[in-house]
Amino acid sequence: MNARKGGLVAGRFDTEVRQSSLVWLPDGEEFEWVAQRMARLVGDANRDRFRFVLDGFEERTQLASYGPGHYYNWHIDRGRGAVAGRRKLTLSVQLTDPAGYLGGELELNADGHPFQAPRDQGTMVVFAAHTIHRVAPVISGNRLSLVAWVHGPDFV
Ligand SMILES: O=C(O)CCC(=O)C(=O)O
Ligand SMILES: [Fe+2]
Repeated sequence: MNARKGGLVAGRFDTEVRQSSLVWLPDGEEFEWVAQRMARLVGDANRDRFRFVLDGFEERTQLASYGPGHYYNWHIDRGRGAVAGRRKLTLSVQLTDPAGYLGGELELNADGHPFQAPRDQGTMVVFAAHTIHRVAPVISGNRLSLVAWVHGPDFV
């Protein structure tokens, strides 16, 4: 793996790493039900699996759109900044019917064996924010995802 391409070089955000378009969901009542549903599911996942100390969502939810040729190369979401450095869980909701695009797999590599996340529409994938992952290039169609992070104090 190429660390530069993988986006592991601090503070860089360039098109070698990512091509997609994104918007941030606004605060407010309209999307409150989405936030609540995500919070409930991630709470369950954390209780069952991760058992991380968490203290909430500190960033807006991201709606990303990947068209043909778009991708997000291997990277981790836990960064160095005041907020990104507190990311502990990543969650990604598959918004698009899998029949609507080719390619665009969300892949995780927690242990040396890449794993393809389920594509089923409505699935929420939860993983540790320090897990290396990518979105493979979309070949045709369009993939939409909702991505949010849950934050908490340092692992010690
Ligand atoms: O689109 C996705 O499912 C994941 C995107 C991603 O890795 C990110 O925004 O950090
Ligand atoms: Fe990511």
